[in-house]
Amino acid sequence: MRILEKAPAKINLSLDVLHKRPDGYHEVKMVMTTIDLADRIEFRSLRENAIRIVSHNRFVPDDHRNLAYKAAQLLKNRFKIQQGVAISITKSIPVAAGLAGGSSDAAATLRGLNKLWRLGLSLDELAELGAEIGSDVSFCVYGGTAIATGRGEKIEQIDAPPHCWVVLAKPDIGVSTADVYKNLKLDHIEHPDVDGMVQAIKEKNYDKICQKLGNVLESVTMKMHPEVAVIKEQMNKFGADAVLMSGSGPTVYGLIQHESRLHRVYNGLRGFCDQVFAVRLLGERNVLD
Ligand SMILES: C[C@](O)(CO)[C@H](O)COP(=O)(O)OP(=O)(O)OC[C@H]1O[C@@H](n2ccc(N)nc2=O)[C@H](O)[C@@H]1O
Ligand SMILES: Nc1ncnc2c1ncn2[C@@H]1O[C@H](COP(=O)(O)OP(=O)(O)OP(=O)(O)O)[C@@H](O)[C@H]1O
Repeated sequence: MRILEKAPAKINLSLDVLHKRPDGYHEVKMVMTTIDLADRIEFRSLRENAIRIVSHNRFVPDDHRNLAYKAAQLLKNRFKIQQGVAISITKSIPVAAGLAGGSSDAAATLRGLNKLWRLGLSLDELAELGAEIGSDVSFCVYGGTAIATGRGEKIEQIDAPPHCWVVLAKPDIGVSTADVYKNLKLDHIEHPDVDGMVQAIKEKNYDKICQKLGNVLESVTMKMHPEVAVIKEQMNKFGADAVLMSGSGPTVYGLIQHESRLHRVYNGLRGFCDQVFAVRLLGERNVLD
C-alpha cells in the first residue's frame, strides 16, 4: 500500500518569547501560518520490520536523526506496530531555514502512518504525539493558521489571513534554533503585539497585519549572521509590503498583495540569493485534509 502526504512549510507572522522555563525551553506566544512550499512524502509498507528513509538530499539525515524517522518510531513503539515502512522524502523546503521543514515532515509522517497502519487517531491525538518530537510539530499536524503557546505545542486554530503572496529568501547559511534561543537576552526584548496580529487577522485587515509583523528572534540571528539584515533591506527596497525573518531564521519573507510587484521583488532577490521562492499563503483551516 502507498500513501502520499504533503508537508508544507510555516512562517511566523508574530513571535514573542515570554520567559525561560525550568525545563530549559522558552515560553512563547506566536502566530504561525502555512505557506504553499511543501515537501512531498511517500509511505510504502515494507516486508521487513524496519524504518527506511530515502531523501537524496545531502543536508537531510537518512537514519534515526531524521524527524520523519522519529515520528515513525514513536508510532511503532506506542502502538506496538510489527510492520516496516519505507519513507521517501522529496525536499523542496530549504533545510535549517526557520520554515519547520523537518517538523512538517514529522507531522506528515504522523498523518500518513495513521492512515497506512489504520490507527484511527484524531488530529488532536497526533498533535499531542508530535509535541514529543519537537515544538513546531504540533502546529504542522494541523497546518492552517494558529496561535501557538507553551513551548509552541499548544495550538489554537484561527481563521486565515487575507490572501497575499509571500516571497522567501534564504541566505546560504544554516541556523541552529538552540543557539538562537541561547543568545536571546530576555531583559532586552521589544515584545511584538501578538494580540494585535490576531485581531488584524480576524478583521482580515492586510495593512494592519503588515504593521504588526514582529519576531523577537530576528535581531538575535541578525547579530550572528549580518546577511539576514542585508536580505531584509533588499526585500524592502524591491517593494515588499512588509518583511520579517521567520522563526529562528535565516529565511526572510516579504508579504506582497499585488502580483505585479511580486515579480519585481522575486527577480530582485534572485540577484542576491540562490534560494528564493514566490508562493501563496495557505492559511485556511483543514488545508491538509
Ligand atoms: C523558532 C521556532 O521554529 C518558532 O516556530 C520554534 O520555537 C522552534 O521549534 P523547533 O525547531 O521545533 O524546536 P525544538 O526542536 O523543540 O527545540 C530545539 C531547541 O530550541 C530551543 N527552544 C525551542 C523551542 C522553545 N519554545 N524554546 C527553546 O528554547 C531549545 O534549546 C531546544 O533544544
Ligand atoms: N526530514 C528532515 N528534513 C530536514 N531536516 C531534517 C529532517 N530530519 C532531521 N533534520 C535535521 O534537522 C535540522 C533542522 O532542520 P529543519 O529544516 O527542520 O530546520 P528549521 O526549518 O529551522 O526548523 P524550525 O523552523 O522548526 O526551527 C537539520 O539540520 C537536519 O539535519
